[in-house]
Amino acid sequence: MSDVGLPKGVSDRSGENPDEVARNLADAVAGFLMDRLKEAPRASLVVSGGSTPLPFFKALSTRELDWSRVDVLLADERWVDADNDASNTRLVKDNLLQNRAASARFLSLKQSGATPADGLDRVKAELADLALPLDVLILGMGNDGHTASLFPDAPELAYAMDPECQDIVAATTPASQPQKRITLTWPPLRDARFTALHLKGEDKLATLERAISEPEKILEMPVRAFLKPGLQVFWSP
Ligand SMILES: O=C1O[C@H](COP(=O)(O)O)[C@@H](O)[C@H](O)[C@H]1O
Repeated sequence: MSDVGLPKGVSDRSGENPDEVARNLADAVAGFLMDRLKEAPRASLVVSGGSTPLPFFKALSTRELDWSRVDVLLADERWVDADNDASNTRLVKDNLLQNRAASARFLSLKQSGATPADGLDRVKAELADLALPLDVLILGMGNDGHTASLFPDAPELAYAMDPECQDIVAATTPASQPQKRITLTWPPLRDARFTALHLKGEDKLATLERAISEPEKILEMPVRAFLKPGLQVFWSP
């Protein structure tokens, strides 16, 4: 990872062992949440779906914390029912909201409605009492440079990435994806107090290098927007 040349202010928390990197991320997240809970009645934890977070979820679920005061939500979701294999909600419920973390409150980005656009108002209502700025945000990344469900080929991307966007969530319909998506928009993601990018695999490292090489073309690789001071990158092979 040291060869990648991360932008100034981005820290490298990478390691050779994926489970150890996931445990280190769990420790960092649990520590941050614990500190927040000393100052605030509740803390928020925003996680991503996909395959990468599994060992992180399992590790974090065992950390000692007043989980009953933690609001857990996803950065993005596929518009599928919670029993669908592609559901990020299912992944979180089965792997993170277990053990000590079972008492956390889960706020679901998947509500009723045939499409995410149909269900948008219900999702906003679900998130209505979520305190902003968000406390902890864990992002993943696809090899097309998407993060959350901010896909380069989503017609709604410019709207969802608008720094002045007034909505906390947006429906996205990337042509490359089999399911319609719902995602947090750039302003709440941008303002999170602690942000980590969790990556696994040499392909992800090559994608990250590509993202770093042309930082200004954000709509071509939305992950570029997050490569800013304060970000912590947890990469492993
Ligand atoms: O579709 C998605 O993909 C990314 C990356 O997933 P991974 O399987 O390569 O870990 C993920 O961050 C995002 O939340 C998810 O919806």
